[in-house]
Parts: sequence; structure tokens; C-alpha cells
Amino acid sequence: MDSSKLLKTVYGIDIHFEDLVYQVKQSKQKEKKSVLKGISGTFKSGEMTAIMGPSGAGKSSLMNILTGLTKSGVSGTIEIGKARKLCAYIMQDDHFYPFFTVEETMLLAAALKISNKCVNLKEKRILIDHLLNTLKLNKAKQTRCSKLSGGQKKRLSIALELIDNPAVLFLDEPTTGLDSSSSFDTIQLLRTLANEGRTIVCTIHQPSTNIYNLFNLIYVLSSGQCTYQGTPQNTVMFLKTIGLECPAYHNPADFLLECVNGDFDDHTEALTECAKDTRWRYDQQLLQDEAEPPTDAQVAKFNESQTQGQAAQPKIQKVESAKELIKHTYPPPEWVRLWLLIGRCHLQFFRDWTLTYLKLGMHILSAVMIGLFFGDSGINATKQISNVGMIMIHCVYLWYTTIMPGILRYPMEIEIIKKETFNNWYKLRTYYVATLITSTPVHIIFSTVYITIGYLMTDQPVELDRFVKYLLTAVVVTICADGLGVFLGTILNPVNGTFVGAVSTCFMLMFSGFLILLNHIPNALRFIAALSPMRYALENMVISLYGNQRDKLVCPSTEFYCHFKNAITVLRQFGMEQGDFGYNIMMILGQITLFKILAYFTLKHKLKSV
Ligand SMILES: Nc1ncnc2c1ncn2[C@@H]1O[C@H](COP(=O)(O)OP(=O)(O)OP(=O)(O)O)[C@@H](O)[C@H]1O
Repeated sequence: MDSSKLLKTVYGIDIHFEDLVYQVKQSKQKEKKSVLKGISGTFKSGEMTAIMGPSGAGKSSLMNILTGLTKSGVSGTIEIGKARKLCAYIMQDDHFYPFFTVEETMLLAAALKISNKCVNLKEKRILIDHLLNTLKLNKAKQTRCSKLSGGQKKRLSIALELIDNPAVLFLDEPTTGLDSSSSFDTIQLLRTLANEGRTIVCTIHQPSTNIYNLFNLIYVLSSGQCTYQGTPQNTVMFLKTIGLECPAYHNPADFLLECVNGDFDDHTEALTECAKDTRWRYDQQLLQDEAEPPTDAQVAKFNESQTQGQAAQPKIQKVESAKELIKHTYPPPEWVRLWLLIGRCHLQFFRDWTLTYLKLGMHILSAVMIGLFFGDSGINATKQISNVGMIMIHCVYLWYTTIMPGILRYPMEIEIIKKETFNNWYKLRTYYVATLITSTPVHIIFSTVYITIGYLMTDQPVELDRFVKYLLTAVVVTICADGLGVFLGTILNPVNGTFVGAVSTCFMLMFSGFLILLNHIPNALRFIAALSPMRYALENMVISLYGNQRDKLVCPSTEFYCHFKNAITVLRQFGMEQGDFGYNIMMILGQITLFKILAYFTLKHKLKSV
């Protein structure tokens, strides 16, 4: 299959909805609010439809229902059926990974959406070049996404979704934030895509006359009711039938919106009644005062006569069966997507210097500073309380520097994940596993660097098994902090997340067994300490260093008596002589598993609600 064929075969999908009602719960009120009040309509393939209406009329709600993003509270019938897989939704804001170029973003999208078995890399490159040329993005091919202009971002969003040749494109306010020339270019491009046989549906605010006339169908909503469904050219005549005369040289789109807004009295009822007449959808020449709307054959004949002499339009194929549909979508297996996402996460990690070099530099600097402060605390029997304090600092440092980025990770990426999972680039669980696979080695490397420097600089026992146990505990507590951070990031916004993250760290620190000894905590409250991963981590790090019959520590000759000369005294002092390394590790691993599973489900829930 060559790439040009991939783009040329367009499956025509008509969207028909009947008696659509959407009700939402209102806080404090028992009665539900009807956002959409039994609207009906048909958006045909080969046509570009604009959904218009005043703010709060229900445009986005209708779009979300048609795309399948909103499911609860909806009644009525929608006929898109299995063809939902051939739909793409381009949301209002354009979100991309900032460190990738346009070409890289396109290549990755192509790899995620189309199996190499159907279209090989060379053909994908040809396809991408073709799309970038069509969307006038070829000059920005090597530009990083963060550096694109608003119009270029919108065109890139469209190009990304065109890769697998969707039959239906939904766009939420594609011209918002663009200047008039970019807006016109974007809508003209969409019209070209519609002419090729696709169904294009977009919401739009106050289009200029030029843009308005590019649409095939205008679908106007007002307070959840349809107040016009017809061609742009019929608007003036439609309004005239209910006595609303559009002034000369006035933009019909503006006048239509003024009328439905109630600027010339409330005509909603009359407009709703008149909008039920589907004949406004057709050219007046075709109707010729017929009482019935024309048949499809009549429309096709008329369109043919209108386009005579122009380039032949591609033939639109109808989707007949689910089998045929699967053939048309060419998705690669999910494990291939997993590899691709792991690759993307890695690249992103290395390109963002704040994630790599800055963090690594800070870890090294902090470890050296702590090493200089604590000196020989690992061996000097007079400094053992300070040494356990240093272990506490290691725990808190690793915890805090991991939980905060964890809290902020998903809020920053949520819009990208939402767009990509909704448009069938990959499944959420694939993405989630890819982030787990890529983030874990990073935590291991960073905590190893930090702990090794701190360990060696403070004269801790040079015994491999003690070091390995100490390091292992530091690594698992770091991964646990990441798990909790990600979980908090999926249930709270960044402001509340960082607050809760900081407060929870304080509590975990309080119950870690250093600031207040475990056997000093009232029995009834000890279960709180049992919830703190830092309590298990601290105990494990202390028993790694002082347990297992460690040799005596060095008591300086200047000292008359060293209370902590025997390592077991340190364990007794902190009530940790009964500590079980394996049990503590299992408790932290249990919490990691819990947080990671919870985070997946809360992320899934969040994607549905944003
Ligand atoms: N889940 C919801 N819960 C409560 N109210 C909702 C919900 N979804 C939509 N609404 C309400 O329904 C109305 C229509 O919202 P919608 O976002 O569809 O309007 P819109 O026409 O897209 O507006 P705009 O042009 O300003 O984006 C608004 O009053 C909104 O507050």
C-alpha cells in the first residue's frame, strides 16, 4: 500500500443524530439542567459544518457527545456506530511535547498510528512530506514544537490527525487565537479536506463573511435548541421568513448570531420551529419551491452540474462492515507502541536539561555539601546521633526531590495524553507502563549517585552488603515517593498537590522514628507510623549500618567516654534492634504497588473528566 493511496481512499461517514438530550446535575439544585433539548441533525460526508451559537448555547457539549467524549446524561440516537474509530477530534488548544521538532512529532505519530507492515518508513516519510507541504508546514519541519506560531500549531494538530486519514474530523474552535488570514487559510484547508469526502465538523465564533461562506452547513444552537440548520447562502432568506431583515452590507453570520442572541426580541421559538425545515440545507435553485427536500440522487445530479469543468472529485467509499473498517485503520500492535513511547520518554528526558543535568548536578552538589558537613560521622562514636540525623536527611532529600516532580508530571502532560489516547494513538495503559519503565532506571541512577557520594564522604562502613542494603532502601523509598507524587498529581491540581505533598512529607518525617522515637509514640497512634514509608526506610538504613554485629566505632582519644562505641547501642537508642530488613522493604514495595495502581485509575478517571 503506498502512502498516497492511504490518503486518497476516503471513507464517507454521515453523522445523524435524533432527539439528542443532554442533562447535567447542578450543584445544590435537585433538578437537572438540560444543556441540549432534543436536537436533531445530519452532518454529511463531503461537507464542512459549522456549529455556531452564543456562549453557553451547548456547542462544545454537542461536539463532545458526537465524538464520544461525553457519555453520561445523554439520551437520543447518534448514528456513527463503529466508524468512531475513523474519527479524529482536534481540541481547542494545541498541545505537543516541546522538545520535539515538527518532523519528529509527525514521524512518531505515523509510527504509533500506522503499522510498518502496511506502510514502511520510506512511505511514511513521503506521506509526511506530502501532508506538511499541503499544510504549508514544510519550512517549519525542523522547528521545535515550542517555537511554532499559533497558526502553525493548529496546522500541525490537523496534520497529525490526517496521518491515518480519518473519515471525520471534529475541531473545537479551530480559528480561536488566529489572525484573519490564518483563520481563512485554516478553514479553506478544512474545506479542501471536506471536498475530498471527509466529514468536517467544527465549532466557530463570529466568522468573517469569507469564512462563513466556505461552510456547506451552518448549525446554530441557542439555549440547547437548534435555531438554524442550512447553507450560509440561505441565512438571510431564512431570517427574512420570520421577519428579521438583514441590513445591507451586514455580515449574515453576525446578524444571525444577533438574532439568536435576542438582540431584536426573543425569536427563539419561531427560529426553532422554522429550523425544523430541512430544505434550508439545499441550494434554492435545487429546491425550486418544492415542498419536499430533494433526494440524494437529485442533490448528486445538481452538484455534478455545478462542478462541471472542475477537477473530478475523488470517489467516496462507504464503510460497509467492521472488517473493512479494521483494514482501514492499520494500527500497529500495542507492544510496538509501548517501545515507541519508551523511546519518546527517553528522548524527552535527555533533551530537557532541567530533568537530567540540572537534577544530577543538584544531587551531586547536595551530597558533597552533606558529606562536608557530617565529615567522619560514619565512624566517629561521638557523632552517632548526627549520623542518624544524616540518614534522615538522605531520606527526606530523596523523598522531597522526587515527590514534587511526580506531582507536576501528569498535570503538565494530561492534555497531550488526552488528545493522543482519545484519537487512538495508543491505550492509556501502554503509556502508563512506558512511563513506569522509563522513570524507574532514572530514579535508580540518581539515588545511586547521591547515596554513593554521601556514603563514602562520611566514612560509613566500607562493607559491600551494608552499602547495598543502604542503597537499596534509598532506591525503593525514592520510587515510593514518585508513586505517591504521581498519585497526588492525578487527583489534585498542582497548587493543592504541592501543598498536600509537602504536608504529607512533614507527617512522614514526624513519624519516621527519629524526631520522636517509635517507642515514645502513644500505642493508639503507632499505626500512623506504620503508614509512613520513611519510617521503614529510616529503620532499614540504620540497621544496614549498625546491625549484623558491626565492629566497634572509633572513640577519639580526646574523649573520656563514648556512649555509642558499640553499634548495638545506636539501635537500642532508636528502638530499632528488632528491625527486620526484609519486612521493611516489603512494606515499602507494597506502598509503591498501591500508589502506582491507584495512580493509573485516578489518571484514567481524570482523563474522562478534563
Ligand atoms: N458537565 C457539566 N456540568 C454542569 N454544567 C455544564 C456541564 N457541561 C456543560 N454545562 C453547561 O452547559 C452550558 C453549555 O456549555 P457548552 O460548553 O456546551 O457551551 P458552548 O456553547 O460551547 O459555550 P462557549 O462558546 O462559551 O464555549 C453551559 O451553561 C455550561 O455551564
